[in-house]
Amino acid sequence: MLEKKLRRELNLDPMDLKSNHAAPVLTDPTPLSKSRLGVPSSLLQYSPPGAAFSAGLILAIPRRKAGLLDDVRSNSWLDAMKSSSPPHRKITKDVNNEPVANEADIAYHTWMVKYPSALTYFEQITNYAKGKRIALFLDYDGTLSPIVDNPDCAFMSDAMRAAVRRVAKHFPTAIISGRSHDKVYEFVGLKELYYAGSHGMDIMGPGRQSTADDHRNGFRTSDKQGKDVNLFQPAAEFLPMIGEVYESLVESTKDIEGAKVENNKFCVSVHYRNVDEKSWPAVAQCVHDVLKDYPRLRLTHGRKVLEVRPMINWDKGKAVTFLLESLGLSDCEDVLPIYIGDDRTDEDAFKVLRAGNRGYGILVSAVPKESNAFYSLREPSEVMEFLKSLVMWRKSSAL
Ligand SMILES: O=P(O)(O)OC[C@H]1O[C@H](O[C@H]2O[C@H](CO)[C@@H](O)[C@H](O)[C@H]2O)[C@H](O)[C@@H](O)[C@@H]1O
Repeated sequence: MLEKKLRRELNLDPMDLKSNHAAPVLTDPTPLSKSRLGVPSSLLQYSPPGAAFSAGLILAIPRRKAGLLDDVRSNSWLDAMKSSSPPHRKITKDVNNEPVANEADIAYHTWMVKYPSALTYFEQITNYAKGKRIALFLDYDGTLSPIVDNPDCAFMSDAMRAAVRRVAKHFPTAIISGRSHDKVYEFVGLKELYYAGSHGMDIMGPGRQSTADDHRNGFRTSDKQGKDVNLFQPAAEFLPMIGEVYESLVESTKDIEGAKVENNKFCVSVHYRNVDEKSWPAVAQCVHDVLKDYPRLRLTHGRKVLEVRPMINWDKGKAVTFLLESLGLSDCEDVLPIYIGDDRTDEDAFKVLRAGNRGYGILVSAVPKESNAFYSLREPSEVMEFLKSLVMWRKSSAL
């Protein structure tokens, strides 16, 4: 394998949790000060009387000097929009119609030196996992289902569903998605998993006594099957506001051909994948106009999508920590969390695992990009392979 050869030539040590990367790197091509919104500091501290909202969850984002409109005009939004999803891979063929390595392939294999394939290095992962309990966290779009033009049609294959079902028999498994909880549950349809929707702001976790009690926005309830669950919704008070923003964005983008607004319950996604690039500034402008009226909301970028969400200190990383606690698996030396995801919002989870040398992030990407993950997989089909390999390994190690 080219990647292994490169690793040998560069004399890189085999992976272990402590040695992969010296310094974490950021994936967002837009500097924080440009990609996030400036709001008066007085507003950052505001929470309405009686709001069930921990002070620690309010996100402190530094005030920016330039206005939002400057952001759109100065192209920082547009640059981020352009770089938000990789172009399709071009396959070059030789005279015999065989694929040949082109510059992009070489760049990808060089990148894999830093983010080795979790399939090629599967044995290394399982060696580290020996005697440990694996907890699995999976993103949905781009990880379990391929990226498609219509977000309503991002179905996962039956084969993938079967692989997820099997893996969940052996390891506690949670889906952490930007979609609404109900939507991602509808797509996946497996009741044996835990689900966190709205980028972790809508968690239905196991019904252990201790956890929800520790969080002011959590409560115990039962799910559709009557099972005890902990519901945790740290942005609950934003629900009416998100509803208003959704309505307003549907209205303001209705004349932009291809634009699609999705209500993800605690966040709103504005898709521009099917919008002509010439009209991207118009999409950005609509989002900008809404944000200026809602200083307690912020913008994040996903794959050809602008997302408007509450300005609270909660993300997929926090959701992983919460779920580990709920599962009784936090602060345990013998637990190995593995998180697989493809997008910028997954980086928050990769960071959490990397920060405490707690587990492995696996980035799903067909193009080189900086990440806090340890390993990589090229596409959802490789994710499925990896899940199947985990099951086979667990079965053989149980013999
Ligand atoms: O956290 P995830 O499960 O990865 O969800 C992130 C967003 O995924 C969806 O949008 C993306 O996938 C669509 C379907 O392939 C694609 O059309 C779109 O361009 C992508 O951005 C979903 O629609 C969003 O609501 C999620 O936030």
